[in-house]
Amino acid sequence: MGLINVAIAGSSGRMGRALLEAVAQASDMRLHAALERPGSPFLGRDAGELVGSPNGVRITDDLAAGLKGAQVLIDFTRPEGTLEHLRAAVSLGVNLVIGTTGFTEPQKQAIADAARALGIVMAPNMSVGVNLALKLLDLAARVLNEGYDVEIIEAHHRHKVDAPSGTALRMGEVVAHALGRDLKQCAVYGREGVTGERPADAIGFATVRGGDIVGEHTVIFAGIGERLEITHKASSRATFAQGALRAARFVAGKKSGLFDMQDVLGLR
Ligand SMILES: NC(=O)C1=CN([C@@H]2O[C@H](COP(=O)(O)OP(=O)(O)OC[C@H]3O[C@@H](n4cnc5c(N)ncnc54)[C@H](OP(=O)(O)O)[C@@H]3O)[C@@H](O)[C@H]2O)C=CC1
Ligand SMILES: O=C(O)C1=N[C@H](C(=O)O)C[C@H](O)C1
Repeated sequence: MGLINVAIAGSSGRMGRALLEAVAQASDMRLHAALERPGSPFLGRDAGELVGSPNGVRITDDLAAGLKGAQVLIDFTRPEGTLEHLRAAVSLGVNLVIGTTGFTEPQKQAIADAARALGIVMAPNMSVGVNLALKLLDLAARVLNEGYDVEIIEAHHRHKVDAPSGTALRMGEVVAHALGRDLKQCAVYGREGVTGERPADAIGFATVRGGDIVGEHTVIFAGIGERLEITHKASSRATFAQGALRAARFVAGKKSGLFDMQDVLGLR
């Protein structure tokens, strides 16, 4: 099989740079295009320069030119950017890996609709550890299904714009599903003042933002006389980038369908 032609959206961002490094080191991939939005100060710069090794690929805001000939677009941007890239990918038949978080329900539906014509992998967390943690959480919730209060705490760097994190929300969905609850009905996003006693079926979320924390998630099952905590700590964005590359390899040959990292990692 030939090299996989990969385009990267948001190429000057934190994840964009981690992806540029990962693609440069991948022997089965070639950087086809590095995209940024109109007005970005990085337009026209050599993308490789951002990670210390020039590669001749100029950062562009021309989606059509950048995506033409690409097999997979990897997108870690913002929901409105992803939706714009999705439209271009549909018209050019380029498969997608979406790592962006913070989508509304209608935006998620637009992505699901596009997956009838494209192969798409979308996951709020591409690390192997978090995806294994999702399986462990399913098991833990099924065993600790009565008398244990579920609370989810996440911590990220000061620049993160969405809360709770996409990963925390997915963890909540997995636990709620295993317990036969609807997260929309039982989620409690922060507490203040005289809150009253905790409802037994609540799934609570707490958010920490500060400094350069890459990403930490803890799910607590608090019972009487004992407490189980399942924690994942990311210490480098390379783990997300490597996961995104695994997703790109998985989706490169797909005709259509919406997948997540459980599919990519064979954890379904
Ligand atoms: N699934 C996973 O494993 C992970 C997911 N994420 C998610 O990825 C996303 C990006 O995170 P991070 O790299 O830290 O963010 P950054 O802000 O560092 O990077 C975002 C990039 O996207 C660009 N961008 C912003 N808005 C648009 C738009 N409307 N159209 C096109 N490009 C746009 C930014 O350009 P500019 O600088 O000009 O605004 C920037 O280059 C977040 O949603 C985050 O939660 C992060 C890590 C792991
Ligand atoms: O914004 C980030 O940085 C991260 N976002 C993802 C999320 O919202 O879950 C994943 C990771 O924790 C880093």
